[in-house]
Amino acid sequence: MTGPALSVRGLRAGFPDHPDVLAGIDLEVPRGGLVAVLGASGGGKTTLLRVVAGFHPAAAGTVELGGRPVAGPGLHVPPERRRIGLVPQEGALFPHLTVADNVGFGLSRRERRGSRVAEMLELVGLAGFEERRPGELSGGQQQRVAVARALAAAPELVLLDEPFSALDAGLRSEVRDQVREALRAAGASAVLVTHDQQEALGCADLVAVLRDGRMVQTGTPQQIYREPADLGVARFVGEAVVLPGSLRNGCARTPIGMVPVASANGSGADESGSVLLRPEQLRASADPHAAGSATVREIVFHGADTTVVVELGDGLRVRCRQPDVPDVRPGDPVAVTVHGQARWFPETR
Ligand SMILES: Nc1ncnc2c1ncn2[C@@H]1O[C@H](COP(=O)(O)OP(=O)(O)OP(=O)(O)O)[C@@H](O)[C@H]1O
Repeated sequence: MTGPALSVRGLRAGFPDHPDVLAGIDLEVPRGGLVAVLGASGGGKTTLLRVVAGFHPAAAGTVELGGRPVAGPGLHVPPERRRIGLVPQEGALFPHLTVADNVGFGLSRRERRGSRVAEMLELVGLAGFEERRPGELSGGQQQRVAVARALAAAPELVLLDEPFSALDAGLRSEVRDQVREALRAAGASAVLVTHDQQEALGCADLVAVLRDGRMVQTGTPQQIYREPADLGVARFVGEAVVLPGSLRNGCARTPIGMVPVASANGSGADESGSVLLRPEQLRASADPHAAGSATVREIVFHGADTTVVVELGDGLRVRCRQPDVPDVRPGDPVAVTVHGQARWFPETR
């Protein structure tokens, strides 16, 4: 195979009553890479996977798998000839078949008799579970069997549709790590769609943010979190503290004081806009001189860290997320300090 595992260009697709669910999508999955498509519920993630898998027609644009065109003007390669492994939201295992038969379902009789099924179960940490039925497995184990089944036929690409959403929160991160490891060990290329930003940031090599039928930003998890393309992306991928400001020479004047700004063009003249910080960049500390300018409103202890909600003089509230538990109470005056640099978003006219 040559070229990226998946290349989607200018893809449009939808339904008679929603023709622009996908309104010109570009997406590339490097070979051996795991790309998360992050989007709000109803944003078209499942539709995208269905077009890539061949279950839904593309209205315009092209889809290539390993450099081979599978959808485009006048072309529609059927799903069974695309060599795609699918992991649906809830594993969708055959309840009457054993784990081994589920994993071997798409394989030839010869392959089923060989060692492939056992290898796949080993890969997902379920060696020895061959003879069990899906009903005798936990939700997380069922999802891992679904991943083993998707990987068994050595597909060109694995598509995972919110694969952890049915698992409870405690189990989710553990199963996610196991699945990511299995995909890596198999050298698989994969697309995972999710509306959960923790999941996207925590397990993908690249994150593509889908909004209004388009990819608004694609980058590493760090880039998406630290250098979001706009305030919408910033809010979608994590907690955002957005303050009004006026920028001059790389520093913004804000309600919490002067804040250094990353990669802003120093135009010399003052520019109005918004400063973006993450709560973990802010610290509140006792300061009697701050009376009237910043007051503690709430303190929430999380165990590993603490959130201090501070009201600024103009009524604006900011959340500081800090490793220490500051010696303050609601009503106390505090100073708010900034760690690191903020992002700057000029006012759009
Ligand atoms: N069969 C259908 N007929 C008409 N409209 C549909 C159909 N399936 C989905 N849609 C619409 O297309 C849009 C995108 O749906 P899709 O299932 O792709 O979103 P999603 O991002 O996967 O959502 P979720 O995260 O909730 O699963 C939605 O507005 C939905 O109502």
